[in-house]
Amino acid sequence: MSKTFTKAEVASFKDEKTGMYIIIDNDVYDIAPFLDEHPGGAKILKRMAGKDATKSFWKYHNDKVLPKYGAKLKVGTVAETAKL
Ligand code: HEM
Repeated sequence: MSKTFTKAEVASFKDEKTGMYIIIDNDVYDIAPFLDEHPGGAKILKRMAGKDATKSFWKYHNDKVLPKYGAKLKVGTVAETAKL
């Protein structure tokens, strides 16, 4: 089963050592191990750390990127609504 995160939890992971999380389409990815591999560079990725990167992701990538790299970087999904 996949782990669920609130947006606030995702926002707390923005460090290369503890995990650097971004959201794309409600899925959560740890980009820390991918920083050096990213063809678009580490800098632009780091800028999105802890954030919802859906808009910028789809601006720069086609639909082949996530099937290829997504599975090994995915750590979970965003909870639909925050638990009250
Ligand atoms: C899980 C997250 C991500 C993965 C797996 C990923 C993967 C990739 C891959 C495979 C490419 C090369 C694409 C190609 O040659 O067609 C690329 C390029 C690029 N990516 Fe990402 N990326 C991610 C997140 C992001 C984010 C969040 C941003 C922006 C904030 C970004 C910005 C870019 C840019 C600017 C390029 C270069 C485009 C170009 O030179 O034409 N990426 N990325």
